[in-house]
Amino acid sequence: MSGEAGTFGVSDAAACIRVPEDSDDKYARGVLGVVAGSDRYPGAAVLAVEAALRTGLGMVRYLGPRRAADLVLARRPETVTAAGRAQAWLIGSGLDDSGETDPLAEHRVSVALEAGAPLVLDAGALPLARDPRARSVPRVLTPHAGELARLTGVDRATVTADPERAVRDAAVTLDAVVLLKGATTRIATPDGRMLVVAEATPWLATAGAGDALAGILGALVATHARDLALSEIARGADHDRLAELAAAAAIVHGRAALRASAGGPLTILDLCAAVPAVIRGLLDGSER
Ligand SMILES: NC(=O)C1=CN([C@@H]2O[C@H](COP(=O)(O)OP(=O)(O)OC[C@H]3O[C@@H](n4cnc5c(N)ncnc54)[C@H](O)[C@@H]3O)[C@@H](O)[C@H]2O)[C@@H](O)CC1
Ligand SMILES: Nc1ncnc2c1ncn2[C@@H]1O[C@H](COP(=O)(O)OP(=O)(O)O)[C@@H](O)[C@H]1O
Repeated sequence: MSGEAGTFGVSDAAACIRVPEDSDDKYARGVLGVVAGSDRYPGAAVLAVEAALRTGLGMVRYLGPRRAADLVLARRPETVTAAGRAQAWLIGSGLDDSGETDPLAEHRVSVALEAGAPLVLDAGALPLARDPRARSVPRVLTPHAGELARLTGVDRATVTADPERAVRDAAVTLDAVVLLKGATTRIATPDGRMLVVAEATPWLATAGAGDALAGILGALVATHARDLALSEIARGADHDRLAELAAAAAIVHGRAALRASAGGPLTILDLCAAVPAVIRGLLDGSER
């Protein structure tokens, strides 16, 4: 599909919520692996895990440095910090971008990259879109304008002057679904499909908002991993599905921000706390 930007509304987002069934156990619902946070940015790990759990899934498996893991567990003791399988991996929010080499951090990233599961690549993990280990699985990237500029070698002004073109070009060049953050969120697939979501509030322009979006999207991908065929033949369908999940994440995130804000300032934990009500509203039709 290509051409005009597609509209993606609340009923489309509702169709992206997987409701648990009697036959489900925690593994069948979907496990999200999270490789996020660092000694430099431990809070990003807390926010991504919190957002994922609030979105609803079977389990979050968190791999990160001791301090970040302790903070994650203090906030969410249901998080599992032992290595193991996951249906999807979120990598990158709050990873150390100082350029210093940390073999343990590199090992955690390798575990996630080599799992053969769908990937959400955020912040410090965006350059991994070019890693051969990431190229064989469905993946969605979540840059803001500055990150997209760095990733594609253009300047930030070029991205902000024509964000639709910038995100479209990036999706083709990187052969990945790309979600470009901003007041308007744009999602492009390598096949030329474009979804646009403008649900949020400028009160959302606050540190950590992107980490929460990554967690919400990670949970949606983990709970739909079984729908993603992971085959070359189904590549286009996987891209379309990932783009829809990304747009649904932007709607849930934006509407949770609106609830948390109610016309005033918000904190990211308040946004996360509003996520379950948004999802209930999408499912019962009260969220319009
Ligand atoms: N609580 C946390 O741990 C948080 C961690 N975060 C993580 O932090 C990492 C870097 O994210 P960014 O989006 O900041 O990366 P950017 O690449 O946009 O910014 C990098 C650096 O640019 C400088 N900069 C840019 N604009 C500036 C301005 N207007 N005023 C002052 N300095 C400015 C700052 O030194 C900043 O550290 C990511 O891994 C992200 O996930 C952020 O999400 C914020 C919250
Ligand atoms: N002016 C704005 N209006 C609405 N949403 C915004 C605005 N500015 C940023 N956002 C949203 O807030 C989030 C910011 O993400 P990001 O830049 O990665 O922040 P951080 O790195 O601090 O987590 C994105 O989801 C983006 O779409």
